Amino acid sequence: MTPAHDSSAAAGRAAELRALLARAQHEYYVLDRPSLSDAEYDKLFRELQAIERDHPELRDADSPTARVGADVGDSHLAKHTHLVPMASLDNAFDEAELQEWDQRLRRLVGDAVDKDGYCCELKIDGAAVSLTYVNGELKIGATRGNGRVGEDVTANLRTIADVPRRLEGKDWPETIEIRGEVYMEFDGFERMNRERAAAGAPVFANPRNSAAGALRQKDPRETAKKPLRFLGYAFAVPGNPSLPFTTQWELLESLASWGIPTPPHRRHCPTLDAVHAWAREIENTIRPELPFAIDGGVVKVNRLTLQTELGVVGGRIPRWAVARKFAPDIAETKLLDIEVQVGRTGALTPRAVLAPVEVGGATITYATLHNFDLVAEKDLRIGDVVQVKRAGEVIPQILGPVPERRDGSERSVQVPTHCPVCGSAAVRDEEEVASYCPNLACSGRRLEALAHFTSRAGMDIRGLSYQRLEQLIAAGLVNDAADIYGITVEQLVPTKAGGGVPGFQAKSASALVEAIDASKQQPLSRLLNALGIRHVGAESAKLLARAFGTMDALQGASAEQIEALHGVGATMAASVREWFDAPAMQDLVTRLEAAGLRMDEPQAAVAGGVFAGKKIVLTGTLPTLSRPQATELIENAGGKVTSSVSKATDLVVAGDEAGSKLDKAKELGVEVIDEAELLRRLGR
Ligand SMILES: NC(=O)c1ccc[n+]([C@@H]2O[C@H](COP(=O)([O-])OP(=O)(O)OC[C@H]3O[C@@H](n4cnc5c(N)ncnc54)[C@H](O)[C@@H]3O)[C@@H](O)[C@H]2O)c1
Ligand SMILES: [Zn+2]
Repeated sequence: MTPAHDSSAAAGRAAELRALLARAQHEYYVLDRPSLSDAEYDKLFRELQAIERDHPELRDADSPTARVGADVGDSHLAKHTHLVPMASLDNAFDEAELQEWDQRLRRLVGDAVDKDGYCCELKIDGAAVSLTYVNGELKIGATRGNGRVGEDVTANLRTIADVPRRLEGKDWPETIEIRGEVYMEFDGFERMNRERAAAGAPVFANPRNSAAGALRQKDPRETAKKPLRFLGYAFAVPGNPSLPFTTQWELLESLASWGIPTPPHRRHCPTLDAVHAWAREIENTIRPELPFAIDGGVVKVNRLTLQTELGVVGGRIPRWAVARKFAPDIAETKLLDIEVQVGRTGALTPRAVLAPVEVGGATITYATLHNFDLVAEKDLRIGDVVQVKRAGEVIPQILGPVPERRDGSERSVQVPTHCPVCGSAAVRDEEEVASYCPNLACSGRRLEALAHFTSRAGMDIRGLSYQRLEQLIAAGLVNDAADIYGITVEQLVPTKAGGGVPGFQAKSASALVEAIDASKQQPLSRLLNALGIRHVGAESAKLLARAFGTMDALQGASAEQIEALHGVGATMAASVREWFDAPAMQDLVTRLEAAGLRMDEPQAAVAGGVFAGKKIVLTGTLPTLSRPQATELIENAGGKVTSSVSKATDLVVAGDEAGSKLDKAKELGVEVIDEAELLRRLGR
């Protein structure tokens, strides 16, 4: 991996790397404005480590590889000397490196590790702090600094709700330094950056740097405005007195019992294989869903006496713990252009075109931007280096620009004045912070609108995927929703004469025609949602369908009558009216009715359903039902699905990884059932 160096070349490269790394550390730890990505930094760091390993004569106590963090000598904050130094962590970038770490420690302590195994925790990507509690009271909070001396940020830490002023319980040592991470959730970070951009202040590149910056403010009132969070994962007690527990796992449980929030998704793993499995699960399934950034997991020898025995190398790196780093799910790349797309309701939305970049195991060339206000709020300019985040299967998102990388050639982005497809003058919709194409018959909307029409939340026509719809449009078979109901098997199956649609066979064609036919029975609420009327989503479609009962009644209602419904505003009422008033849409409704679609809402089932009048909360992942499916089943049985648990809640349906809602339900004595019981009560 590292090029072989002869001694003088090695010395030259080492000096070069030290200068680069020292600058990067200063930018990262002191200025909170890195100009390298973490991956670039880690690569240079490892190169220097390799040179120093191969050339012992070049080792130097001042090398960036021998330091923890950065000195705080010229900080504007008061200094604080930690009672017990704060360490860094060694990295394992894959399973083989984790295995090597395990073998190293086994050479020292043998199989003693097997007795209590490993404690695996999320590695929260924030800023490390130490909280000193004396007699249970928070006395001092400090940053890690260079590991020995940090900055006193007590007043700032007191503004963070997660940091208790007083420890709960009583079995804590008299003086204790609790270690943890101050971090920012993605939501809070984006909100804060939007506000900064609006106020003309420079935006932060990522949640880690914003958290570190916010923590180190001179004025605690500034810190208080930032959405900072805290998680604790370790503590140190001066003098190493004996503790009432023996493992890292119990240590975390004690922290939690003292009121310190601790990292979720931790696991006690008896073997290294179990550790590998945990890391894979975190990287592939947990990380994409987490509300905050992690850069890996931390694997710790569970038994505390073994931790002490293994000790710390060079005052910097504990032998008993290692950071199992993941491939980054955030990457930097260039924003090449911003394209305008026409959505199904005519909304003109920006789409970022990126220089291809590999992130989270896939190559990314596009990212969503939601609306043009967001582009302005994030202060994105064409030509910017941007940070992109890819979470699982969702469309990649742009976290923000890296303003340090600007060279002045970047161009700001213009809000479109016309629809790029039909040329209509764009109309601004204040409520939706979007511009849109007002032409209801705009062909730019067609594909998206049809895909929405046939989707699961709409008419739910199996087999009419996006690609299929594109083909049907191209074959001239479908121009609008009503055309779908005229499709025949003969039109679909390719003929020698060149007719039909590629890929269809007699069997798949009749399956599709059957699915189309079956969808005619969907209730009015589904149809209304499927039609994609601006401002009418699945919920409002249900409201309208239940209130008016039939398409005719709704079509004949005045804006005032529609607005009189509870839960419908003037904007939605006007939009519904406008839609039904457009001759093209009247024609569409007539043709859909002629095609035999059911145009009313079944009412009876709802009032007499098994859950009539019940408030029900869903939490966790259910084994077979998706959230929308479970919600629909409950609503069809007369129940109402609400988002938070309170005394008014009648029932909680809990699945895997159910979190605080389940705790709350238990606390309030609300009945909790699982999916199987839900289905049983529904008679399914
Ligand atoms: N981009 C740059 O220019 C630049 C510069 C310097 C450092 N860095 C980044 O910082 C890293 C090195 O920093 P470091 O020395 O702080 O090491 P580290 O971040 O790799 O690991 C040590 C830190 O992990 C944190 N941590 C989070 N969760 C933890 C848990 N559950 N248990 C224990 N510790 C936990 C602690 O704060 C601890 O100090 C580099 O690998 C790089 O990613 C980047
Ligand atoms: Zn248009």
